[in-house]
Order: sequence, then structure tokens, then C-alpha cells
Amino acid sequence: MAAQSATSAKDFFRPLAVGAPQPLREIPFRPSRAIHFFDPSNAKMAAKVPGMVGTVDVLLGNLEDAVKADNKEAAREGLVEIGRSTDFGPTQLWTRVNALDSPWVLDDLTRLVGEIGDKLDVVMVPKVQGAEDIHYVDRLLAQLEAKAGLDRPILVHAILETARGVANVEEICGASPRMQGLSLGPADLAADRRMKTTRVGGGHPGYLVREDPPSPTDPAAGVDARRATYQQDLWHYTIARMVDACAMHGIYPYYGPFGDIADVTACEDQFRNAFLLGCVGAWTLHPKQVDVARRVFSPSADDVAHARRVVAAMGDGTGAVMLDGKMEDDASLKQCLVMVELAEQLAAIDPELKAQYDAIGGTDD
Ligand SMILES: CC(=O)SCCNC(=O)CCNC(=O)[C@H](O)C(C)(C)COP(=O)(O)OP(=O)(O)OC[C@H]1O[C@@H](n2cnc3c(N)ncnc32)[C@H](O)[C@@H]1OP(=O)(O)O
Ligand SMILES: CC(=O)C(=O)O
Ligand SMILES: [Mg+2]
Repeated sequence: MAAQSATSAKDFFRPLAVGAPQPLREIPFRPSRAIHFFDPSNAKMAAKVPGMVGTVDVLLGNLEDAVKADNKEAAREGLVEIGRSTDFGPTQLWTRVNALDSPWVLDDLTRLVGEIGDKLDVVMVPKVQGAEDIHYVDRLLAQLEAKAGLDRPILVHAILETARGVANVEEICGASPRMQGLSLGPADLAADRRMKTTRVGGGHPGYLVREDPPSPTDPAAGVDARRATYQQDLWHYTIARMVDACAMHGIYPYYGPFGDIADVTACEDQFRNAFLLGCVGAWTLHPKQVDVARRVFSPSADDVAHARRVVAAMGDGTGAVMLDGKMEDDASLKQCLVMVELAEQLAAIDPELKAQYDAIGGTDD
């Protein structure tokens, strides 16, 4: 069969190189609550990776920012070594390659697909600007997969970290059947947009709304200190756009990094906002953040119990019922099914969570 360029809808699912694996028609949901970053050129960190198998859903060998320029080759070779020598079991192996305008990315992709392509689940591509970036990676991966004789396609995850990338978010998500998901890149995105925050993710105390002034008849009128302020989320708009674009294309949105490693409380809040809005996971940069991500991106046992009660009460799934004083109907049933299905998918790979869900009514398995 001759490979053809994807010029029409029916060509979208054709392999982009002769002998490349057939693209997937749907991106399967695989739990990825914590995408744990490590620098494969850092011997101490790399040595911890085999011991982290099973404790995080994704182990990601980072080759891009946070790896010194002098260590780029060592990081690439370190990842090849870890990939070859580690049994990842249920844990996925991802990599973040260098940016497409860097001198390293071609060797990153060529070497990794050739050496450990059978172990790599997802390639994360930074600073994606538009569909053209995904098309480039898509074709190159097909060529490399064919050369390596791989029998399943490696998926692609884009980091949304430029203003142009945000403007093009829908076309990025739909650019290839390989597209697995998107992560927020709050540091590069803030810089590109010329936002005035120096934080890596999270809120900012200056981004707030203030309570109205007291009435002129109030004795405290004019005392601004009495007017409560409410900090807002700098990233709400971008996350919401990501969630919609991903849902529209059947792929998965993630919060990115939270740079204040010491502040696990604020990290948890930021991750939870993302979870509530529809994200399926977040990055963990330090072992301290792993429990936070696992906890936040797993529905609570109480929420799952409630969702199960609604499903049971709704019978054939149509009509309206009252439960605990609240109306439930076809639509709220769908909301509850989102929760129940996620609980079942997570319970299937997380015995601790399964025990919690079983204790309050059991998972369907
Ligand atoms: C904006 C972006 O692009 S974000 C993505 C890029 N950034 C990253 O990937 C950063 C990854 N994380 C790191 O580099 C490090 O965690 C740092 C630099 C933030 C902090 O590192 P340290 O100062 O060594 O942290 P700390 O001293 O608390 O580490 C405690 C232990 O955890 C280990 N550790 C730290 N981070 C990790 C990690 N990501 N994975 C595995 N082990 C880790 C350390 O090696 C150390 O081990 P030890 O107890 O045997 O000595
Ligand atoms: C995540 C990332 O790469 C950034 O915030 O720039
Ligand atoms: Mg970045």
C-alpha cells in the first residue's frame, strides 16, 4: 500500500508512512492523575524512577526546559537506558522532547522511537503553536515507527504555552488521530502573553475582586480594609478553553506544573479547580506533589456513593426523581455517570482506591 497525504476526511486515519501502525480511531482513557517529571540526566533522580513504578500513573522523562543545555544528550541517553531496563507494568512512559525550533528535537525523536519506541506511550511536544507543528511530528513519528517496526502508534500530547497556541487550541486538538491531550504551560504562556506574574502556575494575590464599598450611612464607610477581597484564578480562562477543545475532539486536558513545591495546600486547590472543570490529571515535579495529584484527581468515595445512588434511583435513565430534596433527571444522571465511570477506571488500576469505593457500595467488576 502506498502512503498518501491526509488531504480529505477519509484520509485522516491512514498511516502517514508505509509500514507505520494504523492510527487509533479513539484515544482510550488511561488513568493519568500524576504525570511525574524526572530529569534522566540527574543520576539521583533517575535512580528513583524504577521504585516509582506503580506509585504514579505516568513517568515522564523530561528532555526540555529544566534540563541544562550541556545535559541534553545525557538526558536523552539516560531515558533510553531507563526505558530499556525498567519494567513499567501498568505505569505509562512518556517523554517531553525539546521544542520543535531547537537543535535537539530531531535526535530526541529519532533516538527514542528507534530505541524505546515499543515502551513509549506518549510524546509531549512543547510550545505547540498550531496544527502545522502536530503535522510535522505526526509524519516524522510515522516514518520512525515504520523504520522501527512498531505495531502501535505513539500518541502526541501538546503543551499549550503560547498565545498563538491558545488561539489555535481547537485545530491543535484535531490535527491528528495521535492527539492524546493538552497540558497547560503556565510559565511560558505567562511570558509569551507578557502577563506580570513570575510564578509557575497557581494564583496571584494581586488578581482579585473586592467587595462593594459599605453604604454611605454605614459608620465604617470609606474603610477599605473592611472590604473583603477574593483572589481569582489567573488560569481559569485558559483551562476552560482547553477543556472544551479536548472534549470536542475526544482527548484529555491536564493542569500542568505547580512550581511552589513547598505549598502543597495551594497546589491541591489549583489541581482541584482543574479537576472540577474537567481535567484528568496534573504534573508532579517533586515526590511531595504525587499524593496531592492522586488524591485530587480521584473522585472521593462520598461523591462516588452519591453518584451511584442517583444512577440507581434513575432506573431506565429517563424522567425526574427527588433524592435528598434535590431534583435528578436524564442530565444529572449523565453527570453522575462521569463520576461512576471514572471511579471504575481508577479502581481497576488502584487497589487502595478500589477498597475505598468498595467500602461504600462497590465497583462494577
Ligand atoms: C515550567 C516547566 O517546564 S515545569 C517542568 C520542568 N521542571 C521539572 O521537571 C522539575 C523536576 N523537579 C526537579 O528538578 C526537582 O524536584 C527540584 C529542582 C524542583 C527540587 O529538587 P531538590 O532540591 O533536589 O529537592 P529535594 O531536596 O526536596 O528532593 C528530595 C529528594 O527527592 C528527589 N527528587 C526531587 N525531585 C524528584 C523528582 N521529580 N522525581 C524523583 N525524585 C525527585 C531528590 O533527588 C531528593 O532525593 P534524596 O532524598 O535521595 O536526596
Ligand atoms: C509547563 C511549562 O512548560 C511551562 O509552564 O512553561
Ligand atoms: Mg514551558
